[in-house]
Amino acid sequence: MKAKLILENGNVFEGEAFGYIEETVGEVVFNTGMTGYQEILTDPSYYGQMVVMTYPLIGNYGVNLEDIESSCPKVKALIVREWASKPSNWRCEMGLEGYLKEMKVMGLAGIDTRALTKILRNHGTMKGIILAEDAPVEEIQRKLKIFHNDDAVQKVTTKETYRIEGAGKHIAVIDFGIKENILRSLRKRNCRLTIFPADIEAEQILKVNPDGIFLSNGPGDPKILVKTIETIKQLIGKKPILGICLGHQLLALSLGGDTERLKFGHRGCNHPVKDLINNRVYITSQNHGYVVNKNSLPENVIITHINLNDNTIEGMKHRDLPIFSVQFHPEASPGPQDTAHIFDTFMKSLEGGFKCQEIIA
Ligand SMILES: NC(=O)CC[C@H](N)C(=O)O
Repeated sequence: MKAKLILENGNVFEGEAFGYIEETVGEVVFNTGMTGYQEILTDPSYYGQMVVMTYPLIGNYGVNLEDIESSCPKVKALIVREWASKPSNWRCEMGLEGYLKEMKVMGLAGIDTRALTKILRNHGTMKGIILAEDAPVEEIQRKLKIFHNDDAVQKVTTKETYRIEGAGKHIAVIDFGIKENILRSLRKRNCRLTIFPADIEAEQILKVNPDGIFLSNGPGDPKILVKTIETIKQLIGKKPILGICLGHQLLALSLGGDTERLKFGHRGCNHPVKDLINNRVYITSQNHGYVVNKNSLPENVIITHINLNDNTIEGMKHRDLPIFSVQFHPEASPGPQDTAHIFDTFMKSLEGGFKCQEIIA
């Protein structure tokens, strides 16, 4: 069935619908990863977004029931040049189209994803609507206008506090839409986890007396989460803290810094990041549309990492406290595992007697 994507600026892309067919509105973003579509579909940070894959053939290794980052897809739509109808891989359990159908996710194929990506790069991220049937222009404009993603974190956070047992350090995790591989990465390091919903109070976290606090990734604009920023402010100085992506942005806001929207974001598995402390470059996995403003950080916060494509902030740490965070994804999934040591550094910071130098090592 024919379908089209209409962007906020009026550009129209005609293609072929696949997967679940339904009119859908969202923020259109592009991802430059060659693989990892399953992890991307199910990463809760994409909630409310339509993802354009720049790699031209998607779905060739099919879908399995393991490589998921949350229980079901969170994207509004998957936009591709071509999808593979005959997947081949020993782990493949079903094809991409069947999966999208079952999970009720709209797919749009046959799109000139290069041209679309160029538009998004030049114009900046925009909202879009995918329609299988024609509709009056005013109606389309109205639907685009009223779409917002402000309640995204509430939609993807855990409803209840839950625990995952482990013999090692006890970590209080605030779940803003956490990726499974972050939980796996902490479990691999023997952590005992208490996972809290996003709107938890600082007091309730401190009551379980954790060894450290982890602030997760998640969708949307960090500045909307006013209550959370207050909660984190109350936790600063009490326990070691690690933040990843949204967690990093929230930490920066809580420390007195500011965040801003990037023109078109960083999404993919190939983003070069420089560790300014060790003078090393890592290839990182990324998925974010906001960033910590460079000149906003207070004196007691040190920038530890920068993105080599656009020099934006990719990591920071507190000068005196065991608190640090990264904008990229050390848990990968999908992507390179070059920066998995960030989790080990966190474990080290829980040992007490924290000094700035130890974080650097
Ligand atoms: N992966 C994330 O945590 C994304 C953070 C935030 N929602 C952003 O887009 O910048």
